[in-house]
Amino acid sequence: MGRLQKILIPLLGLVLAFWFYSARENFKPEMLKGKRVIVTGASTGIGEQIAYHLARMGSHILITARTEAKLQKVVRRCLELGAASARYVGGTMEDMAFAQHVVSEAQASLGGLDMLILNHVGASYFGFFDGDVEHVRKLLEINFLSYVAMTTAALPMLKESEGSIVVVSSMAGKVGFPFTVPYSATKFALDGFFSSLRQEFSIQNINVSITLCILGFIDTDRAVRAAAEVLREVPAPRDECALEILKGAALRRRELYYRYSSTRLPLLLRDCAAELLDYLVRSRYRLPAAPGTPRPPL
Ligand SMILES: NC(=O)C1=CN([C@@H]2O[C@H](COP(=O)(O)OP(=O)(O)OC[C@H]3O[C@@H](n4cnc5c(N)ncnc54)[C@H](OP(=O)(O)O)[C@@H]3O)[C@@H](O)[C@H]2O)C=CC1
Ligand SMILES: CC(C)CCC[C@@H](C)[C@H]1CC[C@H]2[C@@H]3C(=O)C=C4C[C@@H](O)CC[C@]4(C)[C@H]3CC[C@]12C
Repeated sequence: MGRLQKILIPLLGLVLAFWFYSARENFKPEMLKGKRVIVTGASTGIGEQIAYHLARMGSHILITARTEAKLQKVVRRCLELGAASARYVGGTMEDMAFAQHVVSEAQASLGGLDMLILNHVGASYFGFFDGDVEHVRKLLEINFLSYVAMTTAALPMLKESEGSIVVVSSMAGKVGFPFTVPYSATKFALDGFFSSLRQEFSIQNINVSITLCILGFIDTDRAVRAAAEVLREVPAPRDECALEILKGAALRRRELYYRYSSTRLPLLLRDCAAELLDYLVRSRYRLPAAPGTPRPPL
C-alpha cells in the first residue's frame, strides 16, 4: 500500500501539472480582433450580448434575426463600442433559403468568414407536451435544420479560414427536462449532428472547430418571463454567459458549460445515476399545475 502511494501520488501530480501547463491556453480579446463573425438571433438576449462583446474586441460583425428595428439598434451600438464593421440581414430561419442567404452576405460583404455563431431559437411553450406535431416540425426547422443549412453553406469559407462553428445549446439538449419537450428534441438533434460532424472533420483533417455550448438557466427576458416562477433556480447573467461562449469559441473547445456548477457537475451523474439526476432535475421545479391549465407563452 505504502509503495503504491509513493508511485501513484507523484504520478497524479505529474499528470495534473502536464494538463495545466500544456493544454490550457488563455483567452485574450485580441484573438477575435478583425475576425469576420456571423451571429444569429442577435436582436436580443444572449446573441445581442455576444455581438456587443465582439464589437469591443474589434471584430467584423454580421447579425441576423427577424425584427429589423431591433437589429438596427444593435448594429448602431456595436459601431459605438468599436466594431471593425457591423451590419445586419433581417429574415426568418423558417426559410432555409434565407439561412443560406445570410451566409452569402458574409461572402459578399466581408469576403469570407472566420466564425459562425448559431444561437437563434423559435418561440415554443414552457409546459406539458400538448401533442402538436406541426409545432415540433416547425421548431426542428428553425432550431435545427437552419443550423445545418447555414453550416453547409459556410463550410467552404470556414475551411479556407480554418475557422469555427459555435452551436448554442442547453442542458435540455443533454438531459430530459419537464416542460421543454419540443425544444429539447431540437437541442438533442444538434448534439447528434455536430458531434458526428466533428468526428468526420478530425478524420478528414478539416481544421474547423465545433464548440457545443451547454447552458443552464440564463436571465434573458423571454426565459425569465416563461420559467422564473416555476424554477427554483437563479438565472445566470446573459452578458457573462455571452463572454464565456466567445472564450470557449476562441480557444476552440469542443464543449463549453455555463454555469459550471449547474451544468457540468449534474451531468456527471447522467451515466452512472440517471434516475438520481432525473429526480434532482424535477426537484428544481415548483409543483406543476394539472394538465390543461393555461400556460404562459415562452
Ligand atoms: N435563456 C435561457 O435560459 C437559455 C437559453 N439557451 C439558448 O441560448 C440561445 C439564445 O437564447 P435567448 O437569448 O434566451 O433567446 P431569446 O428568445 O432572447 O432570443 C432569440 C433570438 O432568436 C431570434 N429568432 C426567434 N425566432 C426566429 C426565427 N424564426 N428566425 C430567425 N430568428 C429568430 C429572435 O429574434 P426575432 O424575434 O427578432 O426574430 C432573437 O434574436 C438559444 O439557442 C437558447 O436555446 C440555452 C439554455 C438556457
Ligand atoms: C440540474 C439543475 C441544477 C439545472 C437546472 C437548469 C434548468 C433550470 C435549465 C436548463 C435548460 C433551461 C431551459 C432552456 O434551455 C431554454 C429555455 C428557453 C427559454 O426561452 C425559456 C426557458 C428555458 C425553457 C430554460 C428553462 C431553464 C432550464 C430548464
